Amino acid sequence: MRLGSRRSPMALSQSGDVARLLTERTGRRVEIVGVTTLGDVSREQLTQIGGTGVFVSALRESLLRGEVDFAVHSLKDLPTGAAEGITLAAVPPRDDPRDALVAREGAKLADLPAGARIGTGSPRRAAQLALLRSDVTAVPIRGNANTRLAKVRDGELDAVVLAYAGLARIGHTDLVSEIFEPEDMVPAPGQGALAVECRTDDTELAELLATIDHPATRAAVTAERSLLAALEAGCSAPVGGYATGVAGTERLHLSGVVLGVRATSFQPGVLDVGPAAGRMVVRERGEADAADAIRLGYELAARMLALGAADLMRGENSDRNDAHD
Ligand SMILES: NCc1[nH]cc(CCC(=O)O)c1CC(=O)O
Repeated sequence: MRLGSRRSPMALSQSGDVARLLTERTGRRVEIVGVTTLGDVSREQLTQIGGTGVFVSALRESLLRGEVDFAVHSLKDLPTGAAEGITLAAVPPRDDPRDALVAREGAKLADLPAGARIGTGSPRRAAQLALLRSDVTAVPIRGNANTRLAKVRDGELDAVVLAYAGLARIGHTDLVSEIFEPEDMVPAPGQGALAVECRTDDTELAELLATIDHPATRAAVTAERSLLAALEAGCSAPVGGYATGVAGTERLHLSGVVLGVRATSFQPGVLDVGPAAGRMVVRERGEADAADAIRLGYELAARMLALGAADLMRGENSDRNDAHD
């Protein structure tokens, strides 16, 4: 079976994990085929070359042309809309969904100097950093995780924020100085999870791939992406969304956050101030049966929009435009 993967170290590592898991479960041999995507070659700001999906479309085209049998993506990078002729055949067990800080000498966010420069291309991370420490500056950066880590090592930046799961996949959790709890920095919808896609008409393969599906992860990311899709339709502010199963039940808990760009000038500790005009953060939580994951996401979005999420900002909204991994 030919597995289509992006060529970054992170992508090849996660594709290798999926290949091993599949071989374990099905006894079938998997060959990894590297595919170069527009997101990997373009020097333009990702937002200028079409935003979401730049990492994903080349793999999907290669799938539809029959050059590969299935593809593995970071689930966080998938656009929320369905793709014609393509099925999400499996969502394997999720890795750590949290964001992590990498700074020299193990410095945590609180230890960084006043006015520290922290690299991230994600408005979601930039705004939440500002809420945690209003004096730091988020510096937009591009390039894959290794390139970003080098900017900290070389002193060009005081720190970077990256997904812990991505750092684990490239073998660099040793560089992590702080892991942000989801309450302090709500992860991007789908962060830490993988998507395994095949052609919709390839039902035999879809059945094989389903052996590595993890229903609890699928339910959680379904709720997160439903929240994101409904918010994307109503506003274009940075969005965090994170769902977990409620222990011992078939219930799902979902937290959402929408941030204003002016969160950078907002004071920490003044977050949940109600639906007052001009506030920079809308946070909501909800719970439902896991079977109702889609509805849980859009109902939470509706409440957030009613609380003013749509007014928070216009512009760039997603992690999917960030990092070449
Ligand atoms: N948009 C890039 C991207 N897509 C997935 C990951 C990390 C791994 C993951 O979330 O599964 C990253 C890099 C990052 O956010 O640090």
